[in-house]
Amino acid sequence: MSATIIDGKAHAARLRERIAVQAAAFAGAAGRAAGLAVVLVGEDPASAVYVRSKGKATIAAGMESFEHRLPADTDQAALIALVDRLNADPAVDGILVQLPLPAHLDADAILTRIDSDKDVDGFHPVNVGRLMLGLPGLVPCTPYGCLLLLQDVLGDLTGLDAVVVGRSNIVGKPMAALLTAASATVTIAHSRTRDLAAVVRRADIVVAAVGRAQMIPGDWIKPGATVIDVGINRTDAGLVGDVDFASAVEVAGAITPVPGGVGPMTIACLLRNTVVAAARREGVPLDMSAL
Ligand SMILES: Nc1nc(=O)c2c([nH]1)NC[C@@H]1CN(c3ccc(C(=O)N[C@@H](CCC(=O)O)C(=O)O)cc3)C=[N+]21
Repeated sequence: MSATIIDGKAHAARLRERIAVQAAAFAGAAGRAAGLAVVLVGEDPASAVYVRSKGKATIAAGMESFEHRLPADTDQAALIALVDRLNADPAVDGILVQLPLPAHLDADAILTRIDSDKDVDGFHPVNVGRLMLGLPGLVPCTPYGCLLLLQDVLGDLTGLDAVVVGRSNIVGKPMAALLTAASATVTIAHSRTRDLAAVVRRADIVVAAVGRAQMIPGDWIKPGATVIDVGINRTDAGLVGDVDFASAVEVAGAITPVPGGVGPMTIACLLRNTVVAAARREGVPLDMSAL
C-alpha cells in the first residue's frame, strides 16, 4: 500500500488565498498594506532564490515587500543599524534576516535586536519564551507550517506519539513545543539518540529535521504513520529530504514530498505572520480562524 502524498504546494496556495483576504481587510482598516522587510547579507545562491520567491509571494498576497541586500563583508554595526532603522519604520510590520549569516557576524545579537513584535521568524528570545509559555506571539514559520499539515491530515493530535528528529532552534525545538501544546506525546531525538530506529518506529507522527539526506529509511516508519520531511538537501540526484521517500512512501499513511511539501508552507506562514504582526501593531482585528 502506498501513502497519501501530502500536497504542501496546494495547501500553501489555499492558505495564501486566505491570507490575501486578511491582508486586504488589514489594508482597508489601516489605510496601508502590511509590509515585510527581508535582509540578505552576501550572495549565497540558495538564499537568493528563497528571498526572490518570498518577495513575489508577498506582493501576490497584497503586501509590500522591502528587500535589503548587503555585501558579504558587512560588519555587525552596519547590520545592527539597518535593523534599528527597520524597527523604527512604521511601514515595516515584519523583519526577516536571512540565515545563515556570514561567520564574522553575531547572529544571536542580530536576532535579539529585532523588535519582537516585528519578528516574523519567531526567533527572538521573547517569542521563544511566549511559545513555551503558551502566550500569543509570533511562531517560527517552518514548524507552524508542519503543524497545519499534520492537523489537516490527522485532525486532533491529542495523545498521538510524535517523534521530532532534530533539535535545532529554528525547527526541532519549536516543533516539539507546538506538538506538546497540541497535546501530542513528544520525543525529541537527535544525533546522540541511542537506537534512533526504535524511537522512530513507535511514532504516529515523524517530523524529520536533521539536514542529512535520506537518513530515515522506510523500515524505521511505523505502518500508517504520518511523515513530515523538513529536510532540503541538494545532492547529485537533485533535491531530497531527510527521509528516504521511495521506501517510506510504501509504509507511511501520509508523507510530504521534497520539494512540494514543507517548503511552500514555510513561505505561506511567513506571510501569515506578517499580516498577524501588522494587525497587532495597528490594533486591527483579523479572522484568525482563517489563518
Ligand atoms: N531567517 C530565515 N528564515 C527562514 O525561514 C529561512 C532562512 N532564514 N534561511 C533559509 C531557510 C530555508 N527556507 C526555505 C523556505 C522555503 C523553501 C521552499 O519553498 N522550497 C520549495 C522549493 C525548493 C527548491 O526547488 O529549491 C519546496 O520545498 O518545494 C525552501 C527553503 C527558509 N529559510
